[in-house]
Amino acid sequence: MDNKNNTVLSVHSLKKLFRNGRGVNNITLNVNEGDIVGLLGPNGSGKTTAMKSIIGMNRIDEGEIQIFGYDIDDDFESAMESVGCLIETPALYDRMSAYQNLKAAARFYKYPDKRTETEAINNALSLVGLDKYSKDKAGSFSLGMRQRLGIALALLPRPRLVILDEPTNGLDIEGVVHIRSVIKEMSEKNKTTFLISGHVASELEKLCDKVAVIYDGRLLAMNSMEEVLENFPSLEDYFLSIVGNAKDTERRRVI
Ligand SMILES: Nc1ncnc2c1ncn2[C@@H]1O[C@H](COP(=O)(O)OP(=O)(O)OP(=O)(O)O)[C@@H](O)[C@H]1O
Repeated sequence: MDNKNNTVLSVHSLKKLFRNGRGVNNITLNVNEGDIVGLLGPNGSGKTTAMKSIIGMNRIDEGEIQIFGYDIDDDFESAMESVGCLIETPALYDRMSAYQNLKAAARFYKYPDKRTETEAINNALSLVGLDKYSKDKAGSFSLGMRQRLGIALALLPRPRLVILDEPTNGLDIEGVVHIRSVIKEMSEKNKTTFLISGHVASELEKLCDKVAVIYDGRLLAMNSMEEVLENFPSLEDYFLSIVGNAKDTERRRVI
């Protein structure tokens, strides 16, 4: 890791455009250890594309991505060793129980012995509030329960960086509050770092200590939540102002 400023994730001039010309362009952002960074943008703004690019699921056109100081092109394995992620919908084995789903994923992580593996699985289940349902088949789960299991899969390797794409999708109010408290506690106690996308400003306002606004494939601004709320009544107002300014600039450019 770059110890000078505890940078966990560094994205420099990321460009990933699909054949239709959509995607993300010129994204630069740094995420420091223990940060909870929200990537706020409307539908189709490029949140998933950016996240997939960061974890090597997209072949990028241009740019550099480093995780814990390792370039994902040069040393993908080291870069991803301490990363947990949930991008889009969780990939689950419907015929397996929640426990079995996690056990299947645990094969890829290096646990010193069976007991530690079992503890890690039970811990992940209890973190997301699924311990009571550990023996139930994933196929019988509601949307929110599937999402909780997806988050458990992301947290299973005890990651130091967690990337979550709209993690509260399908969660009920208690689920949202519960997952928020888990994320905050992991950040405060273990200095776990989070990059979390969403399009609901009020949710990210409560959860994140920094926010990056993405719109039409471009990163328009990045700021601490403290500074945002010092200058605007809410994150939603900040978002609307930033996007409004970008639209005005674009309009002037076209005229
Ligand atoms: N595989 C693909 N092929 C072509 N275009 C794509 C592909 N994936 C994404 N796009 C386009 O890239 C843009 C960004 O999409 P992306 O899924 O990253 O947005 P998002 O911010 O995650 O949206 P949402 O909030 O709806 O999930 C959109 O215009 C989308 O249509």
